[in-house]
Amino acid sequence: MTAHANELAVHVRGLRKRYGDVTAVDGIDLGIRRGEVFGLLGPNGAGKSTTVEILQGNRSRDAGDVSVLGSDPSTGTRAWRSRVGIVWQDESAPAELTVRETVRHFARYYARPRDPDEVIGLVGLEEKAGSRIKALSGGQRRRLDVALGVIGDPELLLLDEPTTGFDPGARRRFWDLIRKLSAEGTTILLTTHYLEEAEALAHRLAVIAKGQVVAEGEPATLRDRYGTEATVQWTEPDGTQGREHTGTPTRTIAGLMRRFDGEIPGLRVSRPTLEDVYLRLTGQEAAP
Ligand SMILES: Nc1ncnc2c1ncn2[C@@H]1O[C@H](COP(=O)(O)OP(=O)(O)OP(=O)(O)O)[C@@H](O)[C@H]1O
Repeated sequence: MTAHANELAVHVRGLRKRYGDVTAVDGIDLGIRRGEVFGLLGPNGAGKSTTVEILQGNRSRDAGDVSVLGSDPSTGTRAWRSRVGIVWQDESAPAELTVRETVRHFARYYARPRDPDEVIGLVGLEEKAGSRIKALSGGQRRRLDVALGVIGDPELLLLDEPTTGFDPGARRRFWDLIRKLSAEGTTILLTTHYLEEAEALAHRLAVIAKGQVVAEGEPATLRDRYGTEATVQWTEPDGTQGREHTGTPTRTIAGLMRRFDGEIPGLRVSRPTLEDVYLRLTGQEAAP
């Protein structure tokens, strides 16, 4: 690793991980800048969780260089761990404790924790502060998990599919939380299946498929770079649908105007959305 690597909150080069015959991560490079929200976007089984677990120091790797806040996670010290906020997906908190008791309990693990009641408010669980964990809904449970991830006031927050199981309102509130934490200077890596979530939150994102990064950049740049082709559609005189994917739609339309001698029936010109680009990049392209 070069000195430059330490300027990045996360720096990954050539990361590989196999589980028996399955190659989960197949040579991933990532650079996450301090202070940014970085989205790792990909379909089921793309290798997102494996990557995040390696960054957390919870999974070994087969090859590659990994630096998280300047340390190799596989040899991360307790002091390093306290700077990295991890949101666990398992049900590790004791079910009989209340939300407030749990957050206070986890705060004791850190030298300089955030105020537990402030964190409960931050994740929107004020009304449930006195409720036992076993009485929480799935979405409320996930918000508690996020509270436990941020109670230590981490420099870097690693979130693996944080909003899975949230209703739309809870998802919006969670987005506000991420923006708030980001505005306070926390670097955030989040994995998601939801393109709209990555687009709404991430300053930059990497799309991964089959263990490889297939695109990386700002959401708008990705759309422009990979979504240059337009689709021109029209109705033929016999009523059938004409369609052409083209990088030069104006020329296509000019040709149609000549053919129809004026007005083109049923003319539609559409540019790919970021979703179209994402589906194409991850090999899940919808049928036209
Ligand atoms: N502990 C494990 N043992 C064996 N294979 C595993 C294990 N964990 C993951 N895999 C396999 O590795 C590949 C990548 O899985 P991973 O969980 O990292 O993907 P993901 O992008 O997080 O998927 P999802 O969105 O479904 O959570 C998959 O093919 C998965 O079946």
